[in-house]
Amino acid sequence: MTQQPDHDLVLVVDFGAQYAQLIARRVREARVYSEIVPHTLPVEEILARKPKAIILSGGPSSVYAEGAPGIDTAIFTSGTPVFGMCYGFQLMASGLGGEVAHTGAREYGRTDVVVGEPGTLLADIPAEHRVWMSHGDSVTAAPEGFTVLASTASTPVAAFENVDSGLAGVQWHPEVLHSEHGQAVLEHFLHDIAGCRQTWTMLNIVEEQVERIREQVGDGRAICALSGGVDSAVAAAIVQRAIGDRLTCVYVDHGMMRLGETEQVRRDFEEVFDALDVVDAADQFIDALAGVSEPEQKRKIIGREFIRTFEAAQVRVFGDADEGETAYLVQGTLYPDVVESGGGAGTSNIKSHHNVGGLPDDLKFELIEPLRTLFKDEVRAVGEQLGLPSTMVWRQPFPGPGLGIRIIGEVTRERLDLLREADAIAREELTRAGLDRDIWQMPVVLLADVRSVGVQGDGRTYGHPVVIRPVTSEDAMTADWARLPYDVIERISTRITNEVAEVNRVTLDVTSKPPGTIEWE
Ligand SMILES: Nc1ncnc2c1ncn2[C@@H]1O[C@H](COP(=O)(O)OP(=O)(O)OP(=O)(O)O)[C@@H](O)[C@H]1O
Ligand SMILES: O=c1[nH]c(=O)c2[nH+]cn([C@@H]3O[C@H](COP(=O)(O)O)[C@@H](O)[C@H]3O)c2[nH]1
Ligand SMILES: NC(=O)CC[C@H](N)C(=O)O
Ligand SMILES: [Mg+2]
Repeated sequence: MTQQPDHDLVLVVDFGAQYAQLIARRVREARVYSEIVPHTLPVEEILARKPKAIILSGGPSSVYAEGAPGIDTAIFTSGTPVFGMCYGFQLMASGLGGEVAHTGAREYGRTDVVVGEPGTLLADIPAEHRVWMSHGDSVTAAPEGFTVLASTASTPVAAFENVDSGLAGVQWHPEVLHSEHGQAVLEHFLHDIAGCRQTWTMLNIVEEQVERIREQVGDGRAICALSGGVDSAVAAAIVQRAIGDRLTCVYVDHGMMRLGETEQVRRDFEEVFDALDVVDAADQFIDALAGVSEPEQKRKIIGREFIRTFEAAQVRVFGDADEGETAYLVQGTLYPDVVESGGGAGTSNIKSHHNVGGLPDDLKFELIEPLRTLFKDEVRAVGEQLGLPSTMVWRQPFPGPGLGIRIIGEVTRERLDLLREADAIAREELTRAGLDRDIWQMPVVLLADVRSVGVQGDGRTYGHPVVIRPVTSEDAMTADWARLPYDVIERISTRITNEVAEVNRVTLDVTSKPPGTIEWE
């Protein structure tokens, strides 16, 4: 993103934190514009961007370890306010003459913190509250001139500040929802210590992206990969604002969509986006997947076939490109797609989302991804502000590879038909129970290579099990299994086993994320 002249900027320096984007997102929630920079960016360059404040993130290293990422201590005397979280807090302590040690007192997860002296950072926050910790090192002495504000049973210095110098820090992670009053702590720093103005709103994201896309595309043309989901709908609406009818939306029916989905998307979207190109590519995708059961291989094949389909659509819609003309592809990529594909700073690959890690190496499109730094609930807020219909904004997520990653085993047309039927029943019952908004999503998974014995109509059956996986979530980064009412589960189970031939058993997935992911592949 480009700098916002009318807004104060907060830079989050990333030391390999798991949740750096979450910090930036919490800052935006406090109505201050924020971006992330890697810790390798020299301090002069950080300061040259004229941030109103700087946040040092957490990270996996130990400050005194050889090769641990550090920061030039000039950052603490530059006059720009700095806030340290966890590793960032330890860096501030050690950089200014305090002490950090490996005390053997480790805290992971829920921890009770006691506020001894609220100061400015912890003003009006209950003296005892619960926070989320994840550290093995501890600050054992605060630097001179700092006031120690809080402690825990095993960490004597859990928060400190030096308001005159604009410096403060906490050992815990105020950015995660499990930390009580985390947002208040962050806002005390941003508003009361650093004096950041509260001017940023989601609408600014739209304006800024529209401007940027106009510059990027000039008088060129773009196609948008539109799935029927909220992310691509919002991305398309933003790009349409920027380049008008030089945008064409392309929906791919890869044969792994749900029952009636293509017709529904066509109906709903033609009203909002005049030109919707619907491509029937079922044979192409299913043939390409023949004989493949390994999940990453499936994802890569699906990612590749998506791009081949968009290339063909580009030529069909716009004709052959002129010499040197750039082909643009809009995707509704969000930040969680990027992290899981291993695209964050130092994060590992969990699964290759088709639109990020699953893209082929010979990609010729220049990508336009206006939502790449955002989380789903932020995207929904943007969608509402853009006036998109609420059925579109609140639609449950559905993965790009579709039912293909919900068949555990090889994807075949017969298996897809089975799963489509079971999935339609489960979704119908969830809607009937009025639970669509309470449940984040509810994959139905076909264990295609597993069979179990049943008895139906006094006869033996040897059919497949399906798994239903209802989950609740805030942003898909973490999730919990949803406690669906028993009578809803019962109706789903009875109907699926009665109505779907070949399925004689329904099981319920009761795993949170982590350790399980939402989808099974
Ligand atoms: N069937 C499809 N046809 C065209 N593009 C698709 C299709 N499925 C996925 N995409 C592209 O891949 C992107 C990522 O898919 P993803 O499922 O994460 O987002 P979404 O479908 O827009 O929203 P949601 O997460 O709510 O389902 C989409 O934003 C879209 O650009
Ligand atoms: O567009 C997508 N392409 C993919 O390859 C993909 N894989 C998972 N998902 C969706 O992402 C969210 C997190 O899913 P996981 O916990 O299974 O990783 C959930 O909402 C999943 O449905 C995908 N979406
Ligand atoms: N989450 C963190 O930033 C951890 C900091 C440091 N690695 C520790 O264990 O103390
Ligand atoms: Mg989707």
